[in-house]
Amino acid sequence: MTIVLIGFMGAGKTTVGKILAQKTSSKQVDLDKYIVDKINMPISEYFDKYGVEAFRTLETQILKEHVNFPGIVSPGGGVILKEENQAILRNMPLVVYLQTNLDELLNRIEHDYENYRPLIDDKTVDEIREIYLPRVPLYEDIAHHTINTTDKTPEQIADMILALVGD
Ligand SMILES: Nc1ncnc2c1ncn2[C@@H]1O[C@H](COP(=O)(O)OP(=O)(O)O)[C@@H](O)[C@H]1O
Ligand SMILES: O=C(O)C1=C[C@@H](OP(=O)(O)O)[C@@H](O)[C@H](O)C1
Ligand SMILES: [Mg+2]
Repeated sequence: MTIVLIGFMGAGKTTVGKILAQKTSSKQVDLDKYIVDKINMPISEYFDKYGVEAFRTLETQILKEHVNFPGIVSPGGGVILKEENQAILRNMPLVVYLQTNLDELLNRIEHDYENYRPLIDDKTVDEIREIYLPRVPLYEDIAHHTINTTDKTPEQIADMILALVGD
């Protein structure tokens, strides 16, 4: 079974995906990590060198390679932006939107010292809101299920996703 987790940066796609894979004894592929291993540089460096559009092209290519991945797929938050990706995601069996309010996302991202997120780490709250708001309807529209993560632990969220698939 392929389960895809979508949501804004900081929603927990990477973290929840890892727990979900452990709980289901399946594999997880984090598309950002996969890309980083492939390009052999951090995403921020790739953005600086080649630009966001080049990253998006790569992201689509990597998404396509994982449409039948037997496990948990954790893409980056921007995967829903391209129409081509939207069509791919709609055709996948289970897409779960990890919904989180912006204050909580900002708090998580601020305390996430392991990941530098080039699209938002040097932006003001208003600028980040401008990236966030137009994406929300896309996440909502593409997902088969939505889980509000705001006051929940990654463990609780993973259990809720398991309940969706009937364990
Ligand atoms: N439900 C949660 N509650 C509190 N912190 C969380 C939760 N989910 C993720 N985090 C933390 O938020 C940060 C971003 O999580 P991550 O899994 O990288 O998100 P994403 O892949 O969606 O950008 C990490 O530091 C992670 O530990
Ligand atoms: O939302 C986005 O546009 C991005 C999200 C990031 O992944 P996370 O959502 O896992 O942080 C990463 O793919 C890149 O920095 C761009
Ligand atoms: Mg991630």
